[in-house]
Amino acid sequence: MISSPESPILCRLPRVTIVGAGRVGSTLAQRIAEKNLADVVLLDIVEGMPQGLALDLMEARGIELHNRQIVGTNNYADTAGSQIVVITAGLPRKPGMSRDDLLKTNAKIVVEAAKNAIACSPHAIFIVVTNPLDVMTYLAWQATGLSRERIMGMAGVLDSARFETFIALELGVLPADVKAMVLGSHGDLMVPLSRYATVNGIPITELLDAATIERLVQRTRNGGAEIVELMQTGGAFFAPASATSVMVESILLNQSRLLPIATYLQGEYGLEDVVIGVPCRLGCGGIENVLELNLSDSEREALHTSAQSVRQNIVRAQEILAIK
Ligand SMILES: NC(=O)c1ccc[n+]([C@@H]2O[C@H](COP(=O)([O-])OP(=O)(O)OC[C@H]3O[C@@H](n4cnc5c(N)ncnc54)[C@H](O)[C@@H]3O)[C@@H](O)[C@H]2O)c1
Ligand SMILES: O=C(O)C[C@H](O)C(=O)O
Repeated sequence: MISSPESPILCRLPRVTIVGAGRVGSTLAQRIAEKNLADVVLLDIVEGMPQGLALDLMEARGIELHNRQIVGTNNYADTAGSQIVVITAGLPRKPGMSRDDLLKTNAKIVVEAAKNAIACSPHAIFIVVTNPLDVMTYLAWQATGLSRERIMGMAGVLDSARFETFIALELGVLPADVKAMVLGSHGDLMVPLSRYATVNGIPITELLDAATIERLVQRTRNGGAEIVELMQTGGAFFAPASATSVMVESILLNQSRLLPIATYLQGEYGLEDVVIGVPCRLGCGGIENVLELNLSDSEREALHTSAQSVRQNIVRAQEILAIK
């Protein structure tokens, strides 16, 4: 017997809600559906747009050989019972802007989205993508009242992928053979850990001179802006969607992957009451634990400088939200 769409079997499939059906959100929906990870609800304030995108993605299913349901909506009631909520709603920056320049506009959008989504999916795990990432994740954590295990930000997976890309291009090796980790805030003060970057286990310090490594580190720090300047309208979305899908996958498949994730710190690395990117294990319950690396004095100082800048922007955001 063929199950009808209303059958209990189909209803038990995991469901991921994406709030914000713009470039990152819609590309993420495609990644999740085509990786066959979950059904997707795409929500946006623009009427008709998420519905149109969902229909377009549904029409590709026979070609892409999957049977995931993709629903577009403007109504949070349709997101009910989601296992994961990803927030990509909000403005992207324009050339010449920093991510922090988005704080005023995006703070209200993210807080409202987080409150609406948690009301409909009280057991969901939240991943924030909207910029400025670390501050938006902190605000969403506060707005939902979730434990830190269940709400986090995506940035480190993207920044690390960029660092790996630039190393691979420099050496002419396969990107998949390069492993690197970028910690800290998702901004100019991010902390690419060159000491831990390897090509199939060989430290890059054995393969590249210090000046070249520094050039690649700077290009990584400027990675988002480089694309914003080239595109002139909006920012990157293919790699950000891929990076977010890796986190979604690690949760849904309980992979316990060790990934750089923006998380609320409670004393780790000598930091507390701030959200910043650090290595975490990510499984079906969300963040399983934070790994404390033995950082050098300069790496630790860079992480603290990065955290201090996030703290200042959290205070700014809270002032903005209080004024409304
Ligand atoms: N963390 C990262 O690494 C990373 C990477 C890429 C982009 N971003 C950020 O993600 C955000 C989205 O980027 P994008 O390129 O998809 O932008 P976009 O403009 O293409 O899409 C944003 C969408 O949000 C929607 N939206 C606005 N207010 C909303 C609300 N209240 N409720 C629901 N939807 C709402 C808009 O209608 C739009 O469709 C930006 O802030 C961008 O800077 C972060
Ligand atoms: O740079 C941006 O504004 C978007 C995003 O944060 C990125 O790093 O691509």
